[in-house]
Parts: sequence; C-alpha cells; structure tokens
Amino acid sequence: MGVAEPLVSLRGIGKSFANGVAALENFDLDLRDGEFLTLLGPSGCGKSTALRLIAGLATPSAGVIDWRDSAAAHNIGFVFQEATLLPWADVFANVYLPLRLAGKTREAAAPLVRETLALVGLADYETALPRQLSGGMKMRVAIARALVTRPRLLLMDEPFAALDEVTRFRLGDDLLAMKQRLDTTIVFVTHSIYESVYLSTRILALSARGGATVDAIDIDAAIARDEEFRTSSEFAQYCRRASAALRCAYGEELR
Ligand SMILES: Nc1ncnc2c1ncn2[C@@H]1O[C@H](COP(=O)(O)OP(=O)(O)OP(=O)(O)O)[C@@H](O)[C@H]1O
Repeated sequence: MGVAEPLVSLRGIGKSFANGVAALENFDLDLRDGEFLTLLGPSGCGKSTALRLIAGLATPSAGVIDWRDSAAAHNIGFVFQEATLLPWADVFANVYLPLRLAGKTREAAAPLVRETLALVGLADYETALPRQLSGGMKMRVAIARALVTRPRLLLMDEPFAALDEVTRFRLGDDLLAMKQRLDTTIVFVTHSIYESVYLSTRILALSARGGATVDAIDIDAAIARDEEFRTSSEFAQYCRRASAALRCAYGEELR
C-alpha cells in the first residue's frame, strides 16, 4: 500500500468536560485512507473521546477536524464493546435498522442486508434473536449493522474485549477479510498489545494524560496476517516496541 492521503485530519484537538477533566489536549492525527489504525493507551487517556469526536458524537473544545471527503464524514460505522442489539428484533431486523432509519424499505434493503450477513458469516441466522446467539455472533451482528451502509470509516471501541481468545482471533481474521473486501478504513481501540500488532497497519500509543502520542508504530501493510505472522520474530519485535510504548504511556503511574 502506498502513502495515502488523509481521510480526516485532527489538528490541535482539545476536549474538556464541565467537571474540568481535559480528555485530550493538543491532539493531532492524520488518518490515512485505507489504514487499520489502533489507538493503544492507558485507561482514561482519551481513546474513546477521540473516536467520539471523529464520529461527530461530540464536538471538540479546541482545534479543527478536517475531512477530505465530506460524504465519508456522514457515513461512519461505529462498533462498541457491547453489541447493543435490539433484543426483541431478529438478526435481519437488527442489521436492517440503519437502512430503515435512512428510509429504505425492507424489500429494497434485503439484498444488502443479506450480503452483509454473509460477509460476517451469519447468512443462516437471519431469523435468530440476539438471546439465541453467542457473544461472538452478537458482535458479528453489530459489525454487520455498522457495515451495512458501506461506510468508508469504521470506528471500533474495544469490540472484542468481552470475548474469549479463540473467538477474538477468529473475529480479528474475519474483520481483516471484511476490511479488504469493502476497502474500509478502520480506527480500533484495544488494550491488547498482541491484538493491536496483529491487526493494525499503524499503532498510536497515547500517553495517560491528554492523549499525546508517545510512539507511532508502522506495521508493514504487506505482511499477511496469519498464524505465521503471529508466531514470527517480527511479530515479537513489534510487540516489544508496542509494549515499551505502552509502559512509556503510563509514565509515572507505573513508578
Ligand atoms: N462525558 C464526560 N464527562 C466527564 N468526563 C468524561 C466524560 N467522558 C470522558 N470523560 C473523562 O475523560 C477522560 C478520557 O475518557 P475516555 O473514555 O476517552 O478514555 P479511554 O482512553 O477511552 O479510557 P478506557 O480505556 O478506560 O475506555 C477520562 O478521565 C474520563 O473520565
């Protein structure tokens, strides 16, 4: 992958709350089109706040968010740690929801909903209710719901944190396949160094206070993300660097 133009640029972003907490101070980010960017950092360093600002769910107290393509700004997928499905609605209805809100009829939306369910491996579960699904399957529905509008940008806030490790690995692999198929840019938040190295093309390690970037780690996008990579010395080296960056991000709190 060549050097791509930023999809969105954040410049000098500050975000303070009424209680006096400054979640972000002078935060800069150029999100490259097509990248898989992971924000890694201590609890409370402002990762979720950065996602919410990019999504337009919150407004910055300072700084500028500049979109190269305004259409991309208005079609963003968001996946949270909880799948947050409508419990009374079946899988089809949950995935159809964003299209329904956009005014599409069920008939018109059906091909896209079905294609998206197939993409996440749930083609046979259209009529299942959320309570009949495992945690991993619920998360697949949440991802399908986020992707059904074919957003250029997908924001994911610790989406796999509540899942067991094997499910996490599978979902990670499938997410990469979906990303490639749909050509989606992803910003991902995790506390897992291994997950960040395995999935990302770039990791930003953010400091405990104000979200300053303590390290930006580019991970060769050409590397195939598979078991061979997971057990390679290259993977171990990237993990060591990310781990050092995270220790640095915790700064004095660790001392
Ligand atoms: N609506 C709010 N009002 C007041 N303070 C807030 C609000 N939202 C976030 N904060 C504070 O801003 C700081 C950053 O929060 P944020 O959720 O962005 O961190 P995070 O890095 O995502 O944390 P975690 O890894 O624990 O999810 C925290 O100190 C948090 O308590």
